[in-house]
Amino acid sequence: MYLKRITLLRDDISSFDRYPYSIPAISSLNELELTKSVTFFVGENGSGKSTLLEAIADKCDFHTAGGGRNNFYEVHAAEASLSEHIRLSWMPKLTNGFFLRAESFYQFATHIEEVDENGFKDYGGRSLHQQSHGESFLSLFLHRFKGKAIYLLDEPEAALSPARQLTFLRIMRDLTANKQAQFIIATHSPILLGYPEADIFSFDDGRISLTRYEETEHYQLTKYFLQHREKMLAELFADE
Ligand SMILES: Nc1ncnc2c1ncn2[C@@H]1O[C@H](COP(=O)(O)OP(=O)(O)OP(=O)(O)O)[C@@H](O)[C@H]1O
Repeated sequence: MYLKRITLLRDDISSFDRYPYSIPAISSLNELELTKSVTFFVGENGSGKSTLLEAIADKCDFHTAGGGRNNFYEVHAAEASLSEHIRLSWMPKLTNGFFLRAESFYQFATHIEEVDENGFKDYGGRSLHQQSHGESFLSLFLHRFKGKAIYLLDEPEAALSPARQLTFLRIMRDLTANKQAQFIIATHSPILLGYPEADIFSFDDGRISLTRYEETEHYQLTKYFLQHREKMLAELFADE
């Protein structure tokens, strides 16, 4: 556990009418206390999870399109103005880590292809472009992620099969042993959210609040769908 608190410096914000401050979950944010090695951000599409995660990444000096502190490459970088108005409280301060952004991982892989001099040691011994999307994510988790570090992951499940998501849970378990690593993960995966002893922050209903696994829509909807698939589909496809 390294990052303990995220504070929105509300007094410095001149207007909450414009993006990103206009996002309801962000506009109502004061402080988020992080107490666990694994924290999830969950919520409907567009509720502000990536916006906050990216601001944290920017504040950590990680490349906001994905990477660590030493990854410099050109990509149409998303705006990161929220980072100007948040404060991160650390104990102790940490500089090692990685921001995974599924949508710009291809550009990150190209960057590694250009700069790597170690036979892709940090990526399982093969160029990330020669690995499938899911394989390349797992290689990153298995080989580059190590030691004391903070990992900010935006929808890591995007490339992972259900079985590989379980593998990822195990990797997280190993990396957080002895409180070595800290993860903050924006996800829609009911499998990843099932990680034990994690805090889950919901971005729904215009605020960021702690919630329980079984209370997330991801859990409830998936469970209901699996148990009542035919009924649900019949209702979904019914003519008006
Ligand atoms: N550059 C931008 N300018 C204006 N609005 C933006 C910009 N980027 C994102 N938004 C808006 O901000 C809101 C929050 O977006 P964000 O990407 O943080 O959502 P999210 O919770 O991560 O969603 P998802 O689950 O779909 O990834 C959305 O309504 C989005 O349309």
